[in-house]
Amino acid sequence: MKTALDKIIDYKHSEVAELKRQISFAVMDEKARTASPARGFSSALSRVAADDQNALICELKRKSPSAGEILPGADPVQIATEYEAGGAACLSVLTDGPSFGGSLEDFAAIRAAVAIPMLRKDFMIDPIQVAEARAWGADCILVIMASLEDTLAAELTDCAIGYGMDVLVETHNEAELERALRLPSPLIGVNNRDLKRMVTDLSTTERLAPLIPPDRQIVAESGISTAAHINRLRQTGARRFLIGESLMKRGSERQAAVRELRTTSCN
Ligand SMILES: O=C(O)c1ccccc1NCC(=O)[C@H](O)[C@H](O)COP(=O)(O)O
Repeated sequence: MKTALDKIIDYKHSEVAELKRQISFAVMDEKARTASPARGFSSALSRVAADDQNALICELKRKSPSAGEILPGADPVQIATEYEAGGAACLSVLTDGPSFGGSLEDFAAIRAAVAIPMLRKDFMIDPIQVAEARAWGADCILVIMASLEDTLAAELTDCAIGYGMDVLVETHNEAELERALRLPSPLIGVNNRDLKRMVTDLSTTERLAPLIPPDRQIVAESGISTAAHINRLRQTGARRFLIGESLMKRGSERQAAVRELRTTSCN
């Protein structure tokens, strides 16, 4: 049976075909090369983590396949500024429309309102999406090992690095991790969401973290909502955390919630 990720990848092929009808790679490449410089996603995380603090990547998404509607009328700029004021090191902004309710227009509006680096969170299957991400100001892209062959994962990674962006390489299990470690990106995401069963389990990070060499940086992703979760994940050595749904749902306490997760267990 197809997972939610498989279904997303199916329609990404149509989206990319439509994008290529509208604009050539050469034109998109030129836009990418003349965009304002990337802000340094990985280095912003490392500045916080080097102090043994929690480097948070706070995520914006209106809905998701696992949660359904999260915050349908969300004002992305307001939420992003709350994340930044609470101490987020970086942002992750879903630009996928059909499954997550995001857009590149949201991305650009947020980038104009905050100073911290931003991940364009989308489902990359073609270099033109990487160029598009940079053209719209992205500082980092996501490469999901579960949905890419090795050659394409390497091509997308090289393309992003060539534009001065960072790459978060996402894994769910040992086999994907082994493949991810052949790529030149230091940022290795461990996603705690099982895309077949649509449940999160922090023991995924606990299992994979010891397999990640010290020259790579672990990003624990999904299913994080409390200080206890951060404390537990810190035991694995992780200092970088990607958090979405739980913060989107915090309403008027959002900024305080970011601050609490940012500082928990830190000296
Ligand atoms: O979240 C989903 O349902 C989902 C389904 C298919 C592909 C990706 C999906 N999620 C993307 C993510 O990895 C999360 O948005 C991210 O790690 C944040 O997770 P959370 O804090 O649990 O919202």
